[in-house]
Amino acid sequence: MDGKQTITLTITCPDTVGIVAAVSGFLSEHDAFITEAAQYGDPFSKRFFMRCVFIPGALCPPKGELEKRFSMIAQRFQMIWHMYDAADKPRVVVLVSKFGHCLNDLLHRYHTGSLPVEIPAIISNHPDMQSQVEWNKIPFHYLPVDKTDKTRQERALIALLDDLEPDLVVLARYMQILSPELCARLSGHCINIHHSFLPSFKGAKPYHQAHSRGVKLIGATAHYVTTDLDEGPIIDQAVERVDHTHTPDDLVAMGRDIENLVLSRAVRYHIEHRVLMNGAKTVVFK
Ligand SMILES: Nc1nc2c(c(=O)[nH]1)N[C@@H](CN(C=O)c1ccc(C(=O)N[C@@H](CCC(=O)O)C(=O)O)cc1)CN2
Repeated sequence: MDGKQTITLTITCPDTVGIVAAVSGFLSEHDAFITEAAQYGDPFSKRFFMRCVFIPGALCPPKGELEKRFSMIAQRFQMIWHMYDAADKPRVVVLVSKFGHCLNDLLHRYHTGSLPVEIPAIISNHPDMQSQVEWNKIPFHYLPVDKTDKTRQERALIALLDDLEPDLVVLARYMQILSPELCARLSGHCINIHHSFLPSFKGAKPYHQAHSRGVKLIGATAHYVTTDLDEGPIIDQAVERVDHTHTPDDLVAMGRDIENLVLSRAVRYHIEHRVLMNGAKTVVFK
C-alpha cells in the first residue's frame, strides 16, 4: 500500500488473555504503523473492545488481502471486527421535521469540512426546511405524514432510503416514531438526538416535562434508534444548569445549543468508528 492510506480496525470479542498481543503482532508483521490504539475489557459483559488506527507500510498487502489474513486471528478470538478505509466518506442522510437548529449545525460542520461526510439528501415530513436545504445545494425530499395512514409515508421513506443507500441516518429533531421494520433495517446506523438527559423525560415535549418537575439541569442525549422509543444505546450526552426563573421556552432555547453539540459529537464519533456496541450500551473511544 502507498503509506498515505489510513485504516481503522474495530474489534469486539469475548475477553481473554492475548488479544492485544495477537492484534499488534499481526499489524507489525504486516508493516502496519499504529497511530492510535485504545482498548477496554468490560468486567460486567466480559467483552473486550479495541479500536486501532494504522497506516499500512509499503510491505503491507492490499486491504482485501489484509482482511483475509486477519480473519484467521478473528476466528480464533470469536471477534466481530471491521477494517475501515478513512478515504471512504460515509453517506449520511438527515431527517428533520420543523426544528432546524440541529440540521443547520450539521450543515455548517459539513460545509466547513469538520464533518467529512457526503450528504446525498435531506428528508422531512414538513416543508419548513426546504429553502434552507436547497440553498445548501442538497436535494430535499418532502414526505408528509397522513396521520390517518402513517405507513404510506414510511413506505415512501424506506423506498427513498433504499435508493440513497446511506451508511448513517441522522434524526435531527425528526418528530416521527420509526416503525419496528425501519428500526431493524437501520439497526446501529440511525442516530437520534433526544432533547432531554435520558432516561429522564422520554417521548414528546421533554422540556415542558422538565419544567414541571423543577429540574436544576437540562440536557440532550444522542442515541441509536431502536423500536423502544428513546431507549436505544446512548452515544453522547451533555447538560446545562437551569433554575426556577427559566420558563419552558427558556429551556427550549437553552437546549438547542446542547442538542447541536451532542448530536454533532455523536455523528463524528460514529463516522470515526469510535462507537462500539456493548449490549444495550456503548463503548466510545474518544
Ligand atoms: N422507533 C423510534 N423512533 C424514533 C425514536 C426512537 O427512539 N425510536 N426517537 C424519536 C425522536 N423523539 C424524541 O427524541 C420523538 C419523536 C416523536 C415522538 C412522537 O410522539 N411523535 C408522534 C407525532 C408527533 C407529530 O406529528 O408532531 C408520533 O410519531 O405519533 C416522540 C418522540 C424519533 N423517532
